[in-house]
Amino acid sequence: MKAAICQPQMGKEALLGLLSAKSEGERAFVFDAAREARHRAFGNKVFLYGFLYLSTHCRNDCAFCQYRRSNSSLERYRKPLGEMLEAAGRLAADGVHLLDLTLGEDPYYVEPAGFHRLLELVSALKETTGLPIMVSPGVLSAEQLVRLREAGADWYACYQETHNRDLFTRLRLEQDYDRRKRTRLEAAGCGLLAEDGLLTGVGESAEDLADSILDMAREPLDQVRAMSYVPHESTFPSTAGDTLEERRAHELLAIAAMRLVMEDRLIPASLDVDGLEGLAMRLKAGANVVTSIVPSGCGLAGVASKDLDIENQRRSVAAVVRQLGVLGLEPALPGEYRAWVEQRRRGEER
Ligand SMILES: C[S@@+](CC[C@H](N)C(=O)[O-])C[C@H]1O[C@@H](n2cnc3c(N)ncnc32)[C@H](O)[C@@H]1O
Ligand SMILES: C[C@H](CCN)[C@@H](N)C(=O)O
Ligand code: SF4
Repeated sequence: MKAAICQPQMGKEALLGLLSAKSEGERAFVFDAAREARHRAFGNKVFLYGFLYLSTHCRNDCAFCQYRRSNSSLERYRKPLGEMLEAAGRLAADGVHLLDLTLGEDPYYVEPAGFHRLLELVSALKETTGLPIMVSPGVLSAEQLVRLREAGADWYACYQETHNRDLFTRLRLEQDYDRRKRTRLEAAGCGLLAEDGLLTGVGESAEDLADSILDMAREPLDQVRAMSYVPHESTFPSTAGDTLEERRAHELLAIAAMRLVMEDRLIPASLDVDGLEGLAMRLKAGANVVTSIVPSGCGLAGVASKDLDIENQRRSVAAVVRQLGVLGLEPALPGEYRAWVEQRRRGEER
């Protein structure tokens, strides 16, 4: 395994070996190597992303998501612009490096007649906070992506969940695999930084993960993620193991493998799966961005976990920074994040 880890261009067999690590010792070895790779690329600096869930209405019916259209028991919201700006102002004052504006595929915002509303919000967030903005609105047209960039968006996030087409069909019901992938590539083509992501615990094999990671490595992506599936009453049961350790194994190994294959990309440790409790294990696996920091008292939800750790302020900058300290890590300076974004953008224009 050691030889495999030392290869700069890891092949599928070597990657499969890492992703299938079973014993504690083997896994610790993979995580150690991933942390070393992170240290080479980012030192001990970690980026912090604030999360703003604008609308929980959605026209899609993803099998894994509690916000799926067919979940009629869910109370949904659409936040007014003023409340979004207030929440964003709080996150900015607390010191996040970026605002992730996320929404269900809500026709009110994403269909052509309503798209100007999303653009207005992006511009207002940019103007009032001055922070880089990521937008996670689902599939858009090429023209909408250009307008998003012109309105001031810096990033476009859209997760394939899996690069196994059969599994995709069972997860993102009635959605087009190629269209989703194309939207992300078009976003990268029009000057937006781009993120792809995987779901684990949804019936994927280690080989599926290896294929996904190799696919991601070939694409013009700036951030790549893996998140464990969080089952809900309105969604299907998890296919992962009985213990928490087993249920998280694929996610943590995928984080480490992505770090080893794509050393210099951003890789999230999301607070949306296990809250603050799960932060250390994800950072120890090689992640370098803490995502899903949500301000309390604003009535805003998470995605995988709707309420977890929000009102008790454990999804706050202060709580995260304390955890970073324990792990010998520290939040990057705002200028360091901006410099990374600018350098990445220049790299892609070349
Ligand atoms: C980016 S957000 C919403 C933006 C937009 N509606 C979309 O689906 O692209 C949705 C992501 O959260 C993750 N997610 C949703 N439900 C989840 C769950 N129950 N457990 C874990 N992750 C989940 C999935 O990776 C999904 O792509
Ligand atoms: C899944 C979300 C990200 C959308 N770009 C967010 N809850 C997160 O975990 O970072
Ligand atoms: S993952 Fe996104 S598109 Fe799918 S149901 Fe949830 S909010 Fe809608």
